[in-house]
Amino acid sequence: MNEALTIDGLTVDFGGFKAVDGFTTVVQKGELRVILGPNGAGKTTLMDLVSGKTASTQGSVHLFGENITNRPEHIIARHGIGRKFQIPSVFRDLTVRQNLEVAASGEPGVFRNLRLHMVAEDRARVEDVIAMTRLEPVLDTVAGELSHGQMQWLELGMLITQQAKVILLDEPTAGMTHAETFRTAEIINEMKGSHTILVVEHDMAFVRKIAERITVMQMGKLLAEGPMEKIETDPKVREAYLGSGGIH
Ligand SMILES: Nc1ncnc2c1ncn2[C@@H]1O[C@H](COP(=O)(O)OP(=O)(O)OP(=O)(O)O)[C@@H](O)[C@H]1O
Repeated sequence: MNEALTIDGLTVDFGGFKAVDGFTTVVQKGELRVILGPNGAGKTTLMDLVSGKTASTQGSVHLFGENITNRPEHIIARHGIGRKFQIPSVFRDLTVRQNLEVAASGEPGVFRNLRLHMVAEDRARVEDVIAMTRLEPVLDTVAGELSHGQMQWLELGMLITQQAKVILLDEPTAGMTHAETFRTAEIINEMKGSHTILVVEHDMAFVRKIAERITVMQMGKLLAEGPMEKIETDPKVREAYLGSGGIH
């Protein structure tokens, strides 16, 4: 099964206003999909519908063929939709390594002698994630003392450690310095192929560094979909961004 996330005719009607309106797309396994769109286009609401934070009024969402439409948020999370910021996943009083070990064990609350109980496979995954997220220098730092960027990478690392099947990232570089944004692009580029990721992002410099296939939303609907070159020259997209400074 190569279709990781299948969104079909998804709609939410807020008392007559459809923030997401008949939206359809298919995200393949291992794909990195960027969702663009002017302010109020419905990008965050789409993430809310997929993750179960908001219930849809029409349409469906399937995760690797399984119908997850309007299931409770924690059940959708258990099925493998990992959303950053959705559930506070970082324990501020634990070190970076301990946080990753908790994520690997899948049993928050079991902190003592955690490493002894970890199976080899989980331990290997934690090591992979440490390398991927560049968290090696701060492994023994308690999470509460991390910089903003490091905290974001730890949260991302925990989603990977938990083996989320599809990772949803809403503006992952918000509040980051230029250097942190650059590093985040590197991390996401390394995740390509082995993880399925949906990213909502406004920072076009960042999007250009990571983009493969792009979906543009406007007024809750799908406006355009394709590679960056095609999207940037699409007259419909240019028109949608008129007045907001354009895609740049
Ligand atoms: N619970 C709600 N009830 C009514 N309207 C809502 C609700 N949630 C979102 N909206 C409206 O739906 C529209 C889409 O909002 P959304 O936050 O999804 O857009 P967005 O594309 O993420 O925008 P931005 O890029 O500014 O974050 C907005 O007009 C918003 O005011």
